[in-house]
Amino acid sequence: MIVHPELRRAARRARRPLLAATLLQGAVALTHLAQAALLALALADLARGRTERLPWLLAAVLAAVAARAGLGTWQRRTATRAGARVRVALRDELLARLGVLGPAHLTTARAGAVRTTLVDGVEGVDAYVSRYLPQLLVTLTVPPLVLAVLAVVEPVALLGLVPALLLALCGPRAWDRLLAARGKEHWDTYEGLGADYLEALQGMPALRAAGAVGRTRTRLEERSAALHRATVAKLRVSLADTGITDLAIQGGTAAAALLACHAVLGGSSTATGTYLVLLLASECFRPVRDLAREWHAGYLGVSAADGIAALRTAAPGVRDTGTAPADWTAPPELRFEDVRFTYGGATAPALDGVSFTAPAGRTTAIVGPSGAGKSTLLALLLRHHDPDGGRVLLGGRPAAEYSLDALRRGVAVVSQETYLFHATIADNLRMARPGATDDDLAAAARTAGVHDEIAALPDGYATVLGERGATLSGGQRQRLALARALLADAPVLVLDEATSSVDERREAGIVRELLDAAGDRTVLVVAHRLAAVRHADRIVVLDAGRVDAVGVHTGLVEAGGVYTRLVEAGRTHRGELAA
Ligand SMILES: Nc1ncnc2c1ncn2[C@@H]1O[C@H](COP(=O)(O)OP(=O)(O)OP(=O)(O)O)[C@@H](O)[C@H]1O
Repeated sequence: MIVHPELRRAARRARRPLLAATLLQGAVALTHLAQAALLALALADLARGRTERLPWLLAAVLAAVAARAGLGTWQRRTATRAGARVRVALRDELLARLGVLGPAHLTTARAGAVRTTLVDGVEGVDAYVSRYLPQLLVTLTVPPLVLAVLAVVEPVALLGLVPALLLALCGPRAWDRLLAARGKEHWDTYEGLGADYLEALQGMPALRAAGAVGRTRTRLEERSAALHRATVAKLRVSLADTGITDLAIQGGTAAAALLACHAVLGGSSTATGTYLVLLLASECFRPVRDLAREWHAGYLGVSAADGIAALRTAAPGVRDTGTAPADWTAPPELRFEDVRFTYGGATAPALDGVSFTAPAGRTTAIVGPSGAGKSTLLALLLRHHDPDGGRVLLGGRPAAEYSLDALRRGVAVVSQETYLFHATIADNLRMARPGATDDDLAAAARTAGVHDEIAALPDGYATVLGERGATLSGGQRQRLALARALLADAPVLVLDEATSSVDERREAGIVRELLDAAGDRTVLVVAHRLAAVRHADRIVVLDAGRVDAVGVHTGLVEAGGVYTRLVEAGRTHRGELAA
């Protein structure tokens, strides 16, 4: 019955509607009590053969029933509103947190597990907070009230009711620890299964290509079976809880009835008192029964509470303490000064004393063999991580001095992994600049080399894309992402293998157009295919986390070294392809 701190915190977001929902729930319980008391009086009158009060008593019973119907509806609406407020605020907070944590978080957490926490976990918290908590408060107040009434009317009944009530409320607490452990086990399995399914769906083309669909299905079936086992294990403990509660409720009601009958036989009780015991004893346990029902609805929230707390308090890889606004009057110079960085758990540094300058308003290319540290360099520029040593400066100011939001708005990125949403092409483009006109969209798309293809579609820019842009080719997706980055109009443009899916003949043209359109922006280009970067104002050659050389294409080719090997490798590769 100890409320998890994360759930208490969630409840505080809707304090007022929750209080109203609890009071209304209490009022509903009072209508039950009133109905029981009125029926007891009516039955006692009938037993005595007195009928003059009966119509009034029965009318009052009907009024209690009608009032309960009205109060019940009002209560459910209020509780639903409270739950919705909690749910929306919690999801907002978690999404904002994910934004702060950035992509680095997903190298340790699985997307499917995060989704399960955000969707199912938060739904569970809603049920717990809006349904279980009000019922818990009612359960802690109504039965003592009934006991107090019966203590006056028929004290002997308390001998049966009090122990039963204590057993119903405290007995299941003996299993709390076990229930928590089973709940965690169930939640972890549920989260894992969600993550596996999402991964399998997203990776279906790769699984097909590797002929691994069957194996994956078997693995998912095993996971489903594990979830079934975890659910049954949890249910077993829950059922033991429910069993004890039911036993206490039935036993307590029967004992109270027997004691009341015994009192009648002994002549120490009145008919009214006996009927009151018979009817109120069951009302005394109604909140306990309802609590058990709401527990099942809100249980997921308890299981998810740890995961939600972990996500909400996860420490970001970088601290967002900078305040500079990144509103450079002219495109900034980018400077890396003796930058060192080693990934957590890695033995060798990804970057080991990297220094170079990307001049303001110019295009700087970063090339190097696979694993040289190119992506890491960009990740440090965007502050997905902070360097272990050295500095990254934008416009002469360390990146950490800018607020993360400002920094990420000042740097537009197009990466190899483009993400397009299930929305129209225009909506996907306007994500970068909501106020962009149709002409702006067309101009950006033209520069990115995709306008003609969009215009040829029956619905043009109003064409709805499949999830992740599934209805487009890889090259079209990349060119749309390029257009989106151009629309963002950020003073720094980062192209990370941004044209790798575009065919080579087209690539050179697009890059040329792009660099023209980039105007005086500071552009950083990472590309494997050197044709895409040979015209860059400056080329930085990285190798094994170090700068091997800096120069322009012709100078670097003449100098030999890593760059020449890359050029040679590119030629051989093309030769192979042609063969
Ligand atoms: N999340 C990570 N955890 C541990 N090591 C990593 C991580 N990401 C990259 N590395 C390592 O850091 C080094 C640099 O990787 P990086 O991705 O920056 O290279 P890259 O030049 O971009 O390679 P590619 O051209 O293949 O994309 C590599 O040795 C890589 O294995």
